[in-house]
Amino acid sequence: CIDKSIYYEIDNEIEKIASSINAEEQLVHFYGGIVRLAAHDFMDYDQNSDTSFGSDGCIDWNHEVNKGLETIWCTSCPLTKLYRKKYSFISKADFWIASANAVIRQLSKNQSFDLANTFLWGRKDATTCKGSGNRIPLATGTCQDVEDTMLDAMGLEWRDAVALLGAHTIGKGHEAVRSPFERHDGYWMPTVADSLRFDKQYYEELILRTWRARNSGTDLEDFTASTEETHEHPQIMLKSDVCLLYNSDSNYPCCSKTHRFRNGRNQCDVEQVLSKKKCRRYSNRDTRMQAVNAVLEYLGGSSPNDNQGPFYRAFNTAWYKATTNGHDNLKPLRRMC
Ligand code: HEM
Repeated sequence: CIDKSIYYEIDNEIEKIASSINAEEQLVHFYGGIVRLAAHDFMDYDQNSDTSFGSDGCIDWNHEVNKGLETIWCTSCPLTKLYRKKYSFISKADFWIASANAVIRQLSKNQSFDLANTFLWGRKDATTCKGSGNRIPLATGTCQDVEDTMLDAMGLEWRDAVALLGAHTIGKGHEAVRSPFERHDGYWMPTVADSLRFDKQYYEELILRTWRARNSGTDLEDFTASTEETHEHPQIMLKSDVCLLYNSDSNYPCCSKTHRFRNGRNQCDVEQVLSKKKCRRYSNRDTRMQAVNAVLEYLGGSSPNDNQGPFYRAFNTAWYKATTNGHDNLKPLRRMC
């Protein structure tokens, strides 16, 4: 049984661990990694398969899509230790979602975005989930992969997919260190502080910056922007982020805004000349205009504004669908267990 006091106690414990982390980059990864862990648990749901998976505390740890999560959930990881010490009476699946909810609340505007009202518990953990990693889009995935996973398999709408990917407003990608898999180095946000705020900035970055293809032709294809701000890492968007606004799958490598200059040089022409390859727009008849319209909606009005409402409401709906997929008989938080 999970009641409100247990739910908020978990929130409190996560805050305590976070406050013991001094290095900002590590804090970004601690917070971001928890949300990514819960997401990778639910992104393997396939409504069209006999083995449907979904949030079940099971992740394919050897699959490259999950690389990095072993530093969030491991024998010596603070989150795992917390679970083993105090919360192993609930399922890992429930615990990962409650922990992700805690992160989202703590990093939200005025710490006010509370997902407790839509939190349900009672998921059972699976001991194996063979093949689950193959259901999650790769780091170089396209909009077709987002569509296959989030719309066709998970049964979500484009507006849900766009809301969920807005979680890239926190956290970062990591360079490969002693890993057999190459990784995408960089932050989605221009500053480390921005990467510790769960807000609609992801959509603002998507629309305002000049995104140019990077690493094209390699296993690390993505986009980057020239950002003159604080962190030492590049600012990034994945192909599956940029394609929510531009039809970038259709003419990758491309650049989102081809008439912008910095220090006399076209911002598209840094690693390769892309100033003549503008990323295409979707036609009005394209179903992916639903994604574009969602991006515009979550901006919350004309810029600049601090209206987080449209994003938070859409995220709440999408998160609820994603975390409950494949389950019936889940229960809301009790007042007292
Ligand atoms: C098309 C689907 C997705 C793709 C291709 C994708 C890809 C990635 C990649 C490559 C990273 C960097 C990992 C690393 O190097 O450590 C990452 C990080 C992250 N992802 Fe996603 N992701 C997807 C969906 C989601 C969803 C649905 C959520 C949550 C709702 C999410 C939340 C995060 C967070 C918070 C991080 C930062 C992790 C950290 O700081 O360690 N992602 N994602």
